[in-house]
Amino acid sequence: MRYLSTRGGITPIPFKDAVMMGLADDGGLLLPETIPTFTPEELESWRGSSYQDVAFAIISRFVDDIPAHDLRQLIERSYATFSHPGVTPVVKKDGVHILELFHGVTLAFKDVALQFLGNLFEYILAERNETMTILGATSGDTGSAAIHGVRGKKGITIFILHPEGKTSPVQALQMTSVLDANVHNIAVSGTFDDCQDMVKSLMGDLEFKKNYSLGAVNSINWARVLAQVVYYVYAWLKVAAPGQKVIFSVPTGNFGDIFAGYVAWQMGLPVEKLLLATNENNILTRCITSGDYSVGSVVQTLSPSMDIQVASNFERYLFYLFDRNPARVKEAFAQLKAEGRITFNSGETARMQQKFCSASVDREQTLQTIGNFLAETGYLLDPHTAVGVRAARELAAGDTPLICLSTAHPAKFDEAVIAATGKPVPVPESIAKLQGLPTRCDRLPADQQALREYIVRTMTAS
Ligand SMILES: Cc1ncc(COP(=O)(O)O)c(C=O)c1O
Ligand SMILES: N[C@@H](CCOP(=O)(O)O)C(=O)O
Repeated sequence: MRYLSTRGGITPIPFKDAVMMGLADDGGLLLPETIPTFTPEELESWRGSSYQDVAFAIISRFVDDIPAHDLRQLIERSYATFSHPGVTPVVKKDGVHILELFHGVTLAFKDVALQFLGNLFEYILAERNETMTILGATSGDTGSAAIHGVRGKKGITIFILHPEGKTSPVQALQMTSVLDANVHNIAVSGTFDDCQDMVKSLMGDLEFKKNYSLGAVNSINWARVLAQVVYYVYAWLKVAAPGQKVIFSVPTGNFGDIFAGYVAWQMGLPVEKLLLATNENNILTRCITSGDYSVGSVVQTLSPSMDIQVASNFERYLFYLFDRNPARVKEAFAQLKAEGRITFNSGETARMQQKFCSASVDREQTLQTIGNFLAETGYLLDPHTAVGVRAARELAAGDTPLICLSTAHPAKFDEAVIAATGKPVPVPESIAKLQGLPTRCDRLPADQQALREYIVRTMTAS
């Protein structure tokens, strides 16, 4: 299996090189040359399998340069850190299947992929006798999951940028209370989009990328998306009858999670629709419902991890929407840069609507959903999950089983949850013990040159 770029500018490379390249060297995103498929019989044969077995069955189809035994070990080690034996269990509440993705070390769905990616990096670096410098942007969850995914691993230095004051206090603490010498948190005076731009543009400087062996932990890294494909298949196996289609409702920011659902569908998973739920940062909802992809300003909401305008992985989907034509992808991103929007023709918009439906959920609706769901079912939703549940209430009528992805534990967003319920949130031990810990974090303006100088200074001093 080899990997190509959405922008057509690289010679296809094997999986391990794709993991290390992160952002494609031509500025695009890496994708497998073909998406492998499974038959309905193969899918049925995985029923009752453990999460780890399903993970191996899926991931091994995309990886042919790691021996099966080693890949199995990487998977076993990654999911041994989860507190639930089912890794990503599904619970049914009020007719809704909630796919709980928050049983990892930092209590958000990012752990599912970042535990795996951390181990994968360690494996590849040891094999090649190399070191690397990870550069990542976070609106709150990727950062802590990445830091905990690579913590204690040899030969890795990590720089994580977050928008200053715009994550939840728990998210900030999960990152900045890690004082290991190779972990560098940077609070940027700007938005998540500024952080993501700084990361992408610095990675686009190929000389700098090479000199510092820069690697990516964001979902621009294909391995992130790949690991997330697994839980769509696993959840389907728990919920659906043979051949039965389901709807997945996915609270969306950077389009990585829902793109993993799209890949699962292309592989052969019976899916009726992917329901893309946004908060007030609703550029993707506007795009899917009316073809209007025009970038606005990032708005602060109750679901801060989704306070994103320009979603990285949308480019991966556009590659398929544009019939795998890199020239059309390049044209779209040139237009985005020049005009702050991408124009879709009516045929393209109609094709998006065959796969996706979408709704945007505001602050009041998020609060109501958390409050009502608790009152009706006794189950506490975090604000991101509430956005997905509320959007599904609006769009997913009928008998098709509905699976809502629960992307974070409510205790990470206690202010929003208390505002919705008027009750304190039960605090897991891993969060309680963060209170009062010393923290370390530097500040930078939203400026690529400032980041470059910071990295050079830090790496020279270490
Ligand atoms: C808790 C939570 N929910 C949902 C999302 C959206 O996921 P994605 O960016 O993959 O669309 C994020 C982060 O992006 C998140 O941290
Ligand atoms: N919500 C994310 C934003 C970055 O998304 P990623 O999936 O591309 O890493 C976060 O929590 O940082």
